[in-house]
Amino acid sequence: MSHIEVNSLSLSFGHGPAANQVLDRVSFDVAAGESFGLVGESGSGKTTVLRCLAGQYHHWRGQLHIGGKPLTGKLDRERCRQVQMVFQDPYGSLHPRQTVYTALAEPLRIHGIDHEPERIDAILDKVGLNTDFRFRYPHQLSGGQRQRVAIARALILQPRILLLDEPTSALDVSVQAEILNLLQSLRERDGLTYLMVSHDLGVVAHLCDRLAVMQQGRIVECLTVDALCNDGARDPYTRMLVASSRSHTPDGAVAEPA
Ligand SMILES: Nc1ncnc2c1ncn2[C@@H]1O[C@H](COP(=O)(O)OP(=O)(O)OP(=O)(O)O)[C@@H](O)[C@H]1O
Repeated sequence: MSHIEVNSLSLSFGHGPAANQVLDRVSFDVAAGESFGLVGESGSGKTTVLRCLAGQYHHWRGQLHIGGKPLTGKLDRERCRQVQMVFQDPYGSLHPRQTVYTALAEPLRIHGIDHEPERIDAILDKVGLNTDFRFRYPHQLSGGQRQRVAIARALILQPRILLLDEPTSALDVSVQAEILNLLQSLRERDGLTYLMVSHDLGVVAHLCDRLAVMQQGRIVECLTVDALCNDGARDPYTRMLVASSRSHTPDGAVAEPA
């Protein structure tokens, strides 16, 4: 069971007159095995939604359910296994003095999981890296290879849900499509559920089935990627995002990565 339900999620930082309401009654559902995008301008609250689901913030209001189970303030071990996050900047999420092997072994050790070498070789293979990469440090990897290691680290506990925060935006354009294709094939193979933040409609069109558009902490529209690409957006802000994405492509289609 790996569906996500977000119901009337609100969150503020600070108190009194200085309080900054970052999320305002955000609601959407992601079905098990679905890939769902969250798009919108910088500062609209997309990453904050992921951080609430990942258990990094506890002072939210509303209801969050994963696989039908309510999330409470405290992080439990099982939820850590089920829900993993991949960040924008793989350099920041990998320790500079840890080899790939150590980075991948750490979650296994924390969760008391055996057959470490076999599992590490298998996960490297799954993300398209051979076993020679085991003893490299992050600075000895390209951006795309680092993001593959970050994805391997997220997958090594065999989660059902990946929370993806701009997983390709720190990469060269030439590598972006490679990583998106990898994410797509991993989802198809293992039936994973994705919730992905992006400011790039093309990336969402490439990887997602449906999306929600956020503006100033609120969801202005939920729609299918099909509707997005075929003039089905109704909200003026969504239409503006589509128009600006189209203005970057010669044929006027929503820009997809090469
Ligand atoms: N820990 C925090 N303390 C105070 N304010 C915060 C904190 N984290 C986020 N914010 C504020 O919450 C708002 C939403 O931030 P968030 O990172 O969720 O936006 P975003 O839509 O993901 O933006 P971007 O696309 O630039 O990453 C911003 O105004 C940000 O300054």
